[in-house]
Amino acid sequence: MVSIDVWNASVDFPIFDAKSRSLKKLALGKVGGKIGSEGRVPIIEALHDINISLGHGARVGLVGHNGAGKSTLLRLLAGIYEPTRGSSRIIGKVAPVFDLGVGMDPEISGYENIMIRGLFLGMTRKEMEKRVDDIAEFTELGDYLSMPLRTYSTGMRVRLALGVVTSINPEILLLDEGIGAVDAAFMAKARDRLKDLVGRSGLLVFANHSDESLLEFCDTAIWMDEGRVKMHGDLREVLTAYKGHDPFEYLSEETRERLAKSKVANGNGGE
Ligand SMILES: Nc1ncnc2c1ncn2[C@@H]1O[C@H](COP(=O)(O)OP(=O)(O)OP(=O)(O)O)[C@@H](O)[C@H]1O
Repeated sequence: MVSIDVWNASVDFPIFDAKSRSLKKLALGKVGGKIGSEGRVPIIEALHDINISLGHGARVGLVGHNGAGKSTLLRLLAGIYEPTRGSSRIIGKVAPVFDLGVGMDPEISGYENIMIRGLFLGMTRKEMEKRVDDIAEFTELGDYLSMPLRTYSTGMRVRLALGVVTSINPEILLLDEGIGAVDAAFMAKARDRLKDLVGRSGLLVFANHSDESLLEFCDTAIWMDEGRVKMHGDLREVLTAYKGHDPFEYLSEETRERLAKSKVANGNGGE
């Protein structure tokens, strides 16, 4: 059984090369974590006193303004950042999908990149060998898969990366919003694979600005504000409080129907 627990955790970033003049300007800004002024080295308090307990089947959306702490929280939940104060415990193998391009080498072929990216996400070579044909078909890249990655367009790279990411078997899946930033036509094709991926994962945390994506994949949400958890609860309630309106008001009839169907197909919590 997978789980993530975080107790009274804070994450600070000391900034050793900050300029004091630009710091004054920053103090007037509206985004980002608080900048501490004690001592000689300025410290950005990216996360402050976080308490979170997530168990098997959790499907959590992560929302908040720019600089609110979503990416830092995902890295804390992944075990990439240690808390500066407080503690955390992660039980399960984490697949952090923060940047589709990470782990890709421009000088080797698409096929080789499929293997490397899969290993990077915690799969074994054998597991990837079994999946490579299916991934190749999904990407529709044909002979390009034998060419070096540097010859690919941005969209072609995204196809390859999405093909690999959606083929893994994650115990804990942490998704940053970049994954939603692919073109609409390919996203429609990738949606079913993404849904299956989420269904296979024991625990999901998904940072995203799109109501539609959050409603599709999550049932609860955490609202981050200035490095703190402002609200944690039912997805629709959190989105309503965060956005100031019920997210369902702005969905098309077609989207509502699709969401209703996918919730039934996925069951509740993906157990
Ligand atoms: N490596 C770092 N070094 C210094 N400060 C950082 C670092 N990473 C994040 N921060 C600071 O931590 C705060 C939270 O940033 P974070 O990237 O977690 O926000 P976010 O909610 O993901 O924002 P966005 O929606 O803009 O991506 C910000 O004030 C940011 O300046």
